Amino acid sequence: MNNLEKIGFTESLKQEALQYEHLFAARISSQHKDLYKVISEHGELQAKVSGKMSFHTLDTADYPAVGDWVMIDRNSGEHGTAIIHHLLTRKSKFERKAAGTANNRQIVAANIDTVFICMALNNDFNLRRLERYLAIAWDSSAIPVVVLTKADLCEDLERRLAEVSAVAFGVDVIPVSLLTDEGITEIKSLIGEGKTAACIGSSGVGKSTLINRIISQELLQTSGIRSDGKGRHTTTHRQLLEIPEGGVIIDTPGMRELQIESADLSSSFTDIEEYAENCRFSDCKHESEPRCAVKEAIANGQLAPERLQSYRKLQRELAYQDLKAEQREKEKINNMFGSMSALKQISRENKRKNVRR
Ligand SMILES: Nc1nc2c(ncn2[C@@H]2O[C@H](COP(=O)(O)OP(=O)(O)OP(=O)(O)O)[C@@H](O)[C@H]2O)c(=O)[nH]1
Ligand SMILES: [Zn+2]
Repeated sequence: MNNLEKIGFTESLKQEALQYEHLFAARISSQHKDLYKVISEHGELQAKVSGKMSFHTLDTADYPAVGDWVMIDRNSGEHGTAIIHHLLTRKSKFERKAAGTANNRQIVAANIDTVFICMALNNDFNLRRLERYLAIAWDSSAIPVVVLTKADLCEDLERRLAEVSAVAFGVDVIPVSLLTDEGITEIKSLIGEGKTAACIGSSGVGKSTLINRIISQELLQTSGIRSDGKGRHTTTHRQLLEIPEGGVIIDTPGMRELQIESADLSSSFTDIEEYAENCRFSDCKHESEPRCAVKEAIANGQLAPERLQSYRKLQRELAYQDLKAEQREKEKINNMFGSMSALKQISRENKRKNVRR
């Protein structure tokens, strides 16, 4: 395995890269505004998007993000900042709306194979929130794994596990404790050479602690003697971290702030959508319609009523997001046309003046 393969350069990426004859493949390891750091075959170097690529990139989502594979014009850092010319096909992506734009999306991280959805087994435990994170994960094309952190603080793990399995169909669920090391072997078995992982979850659930545990034993030990109680010890600005045993883990601020914006409801609510197929009306809202299969499933105990509630809430939120995007688009158009008619008015007046002169 060469250096790039170790950090996720797959056969299909290699094939795709072949079409760019005099360029080199590299992976984005951090981004700060328009300045990137990339890992090439010969190490890390600075890089910028070429003027031409920037000119042709109309959608913010098509700009490189951490985890992306790109084609650059040089292979080592000795000759200054490298130029990024092309973006290779993404196999998965986490996105959010770009600030100040109507419908533009911004990629927070790309090409993640496994996403650890972290939820703590104390008062952070919230199945409805887990459903949201699952929806985000399904939407990204990365494979979700539920990591139940702080297992040492949980008194009835069995019950929690049953509750989680009921909302996370076919998803691995791993209870983890950074105090007892429970679950760490299982986590490590899911990462490794060529694989890319990432963590999402609320603040304070133990993402940093877990990541540090994955990337280095020593870092965890130093955290033990920290007395500020913050548990923060990432000194590097790199957002794509190499795991000593192979593979990488992505930790960007964007991944940490992920909110429910784009969600794939049908993958995370297959149960409801399956019942809904048997509703009498195809556009059934599962409220007071006759012969509603979803309501029936609730009545005979096959489906938890909270499940329908959170499905509805998510739908409302998504509808609201769409509405907001649509409104902003309309405002933009109005403003544009407003100023355009003003411009026309001015130019008409100017013409008139010219004729008079
Ligand atoms: N009891 C217990 N505490 C833990 C465990 N894992 C992490 N913690 C503690 O939980 C606190 C928060 O951990 P972090 O790793 O900083 O949480 P985070 O998810 O990275 O938080 P943000 O950076 O705010 O997103 C720290 O004080 C950790 O020491 C665990 O397995 N058991
Ligand atoms: Zn119905």
